Amino acid sequence: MSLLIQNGIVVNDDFMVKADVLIENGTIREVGKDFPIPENTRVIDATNRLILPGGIDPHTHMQLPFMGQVAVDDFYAGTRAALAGGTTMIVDFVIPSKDSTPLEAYSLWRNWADPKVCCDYALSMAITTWNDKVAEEMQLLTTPEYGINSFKFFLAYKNVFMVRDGEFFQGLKQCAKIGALARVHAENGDVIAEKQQELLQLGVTGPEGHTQSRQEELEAEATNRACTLAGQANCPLYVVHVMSKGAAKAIAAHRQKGYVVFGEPIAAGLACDGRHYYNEDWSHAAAYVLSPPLSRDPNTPETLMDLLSCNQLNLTATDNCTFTCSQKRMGLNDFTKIPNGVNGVEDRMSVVWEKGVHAGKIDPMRFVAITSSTAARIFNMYPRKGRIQPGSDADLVVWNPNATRVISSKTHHHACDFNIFEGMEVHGVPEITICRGKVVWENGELNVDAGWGRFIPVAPNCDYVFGAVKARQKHLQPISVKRNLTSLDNNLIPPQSESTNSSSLENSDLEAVVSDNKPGDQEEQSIETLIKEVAENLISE
Ligand SMILES: NC(=O)NCCC(=O)O
Ligand SMILES: [Zn+2]
Ligand SMILES: [Zn+2]
Repeated sequence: MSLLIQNGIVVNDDFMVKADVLIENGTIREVGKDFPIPENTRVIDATNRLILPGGIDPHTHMQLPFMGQVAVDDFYAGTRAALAGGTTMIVDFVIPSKDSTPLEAYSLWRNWADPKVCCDYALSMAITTWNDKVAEEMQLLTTPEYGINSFKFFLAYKNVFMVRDGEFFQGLKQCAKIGALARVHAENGDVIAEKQQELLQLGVTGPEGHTQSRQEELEAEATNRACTLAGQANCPLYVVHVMSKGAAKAIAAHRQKGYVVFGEPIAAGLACDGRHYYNEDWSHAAAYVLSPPLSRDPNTPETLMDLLSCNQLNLTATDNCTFTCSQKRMGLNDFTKIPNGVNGVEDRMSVVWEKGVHAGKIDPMRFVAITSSTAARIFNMYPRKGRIQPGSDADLVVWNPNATRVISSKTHHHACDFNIFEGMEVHGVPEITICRGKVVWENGELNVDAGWGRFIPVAPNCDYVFGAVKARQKHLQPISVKRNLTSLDNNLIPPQSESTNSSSLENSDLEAVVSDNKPGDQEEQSIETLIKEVAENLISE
């Protein structure tokens, strides 16, 4: 059966127009007016409504095994919640434990997700250890058979997921080589581990210890470091869950220098702040424990939205990783054992509308960009996803910008029993959600089938991500200066030892000297020193 959405305003990230949308076989067939309507077409009236591309949440952790628990939103509950909130696609993370390989973990995640997903999904792979096999598997994972085009590195969670800078740098270089986007959780894991112990020893055991052990500077420092290292590897970088002004500033500074860096704030960070950690109710405070923590500066949420509005930050996600209050109680006597993670996938669209469009900071087109189309572009699935035009997947939301609702755990579709946005009134309500042509959410009811969602393989070498990087690569070729050393003062050149088989260093050019250089050979090192000096002089001239 075909579907016609009439009389609404179609919103893409670059234009808004009053138009009808015809859907056939899961795909958008027509966008416009007065086109022929097939028989047996269901008509949806969208008068006074916007028709938006379905939301894409580029950062979720459904049923993640983490900190001794398993996130309670599995691929069924989590994707149902997504659809109820107007999100029609997620990008979830495969996170191999240190003793398994990326390929093993990939199969595990596919087996978990495929039978349960109610909306489409793609995968991003975390790299939690480094060796040649991991590098090889990264390459394999970018082939069409596996369909992965991004890899995430944790600079926190010491001894669990964290990689060291050297490993991270190798990973960045490999990403650049295979045309994959690098993603990073940026916090200084070593310092956090020490701070945690210090606080516990001082008797700070509650959730307030979480924020005190993870000072914002540690996020800013790691973000700056990650951007710097990505620049050195000439690798595009995507910073997940940007939670603080300092981290956002580091991203903006690198973007201003021309680095390809994307910054992703999450719904939690746009609507909540770190005062919750000091709530006297332990369960309340623990419910907000995620990493990096919510900012203790109450102005941060607004600043993050301001930066989204001017594209210094680029898209929104949720980091949806939910635990029940009883799971959180694992850390009752020790905040370092509280499972990290919060909800978001159901409420992100409304929260971003409220804080962005309703607050007067962005227009509906920018809303589409930061909730859907930029994710589609970055992960190389645009315009199949994130766009309302003929040929695109029919993932749509009929959005009522004037309606309001109050967020509550009593009415949400998550499997957890706490909602971090509890009591928040939001304007902007997803009244109908359509996922690949199927009406899955309507009149406050879900009509979904486990396994309806499809895995969407994504290809590497995305122009949106790599275009600028490739252009820059041309200007980053190592420079070698050919020069005739005979013109140099002979006194500066140490005499050749018997053992040097290079017949005449005076006649050699720089390349030959560099490639012949054997570490530990004192005489050749002094030549190297000399050449360095000459090169430095040339540069300073
Ligand atoms: N963010 C969080 O606290 N939990 C999920 C894992 C991660 O993304 O760091
Ligand atoms: Zn993270
Ligand atoms: Zn995450």
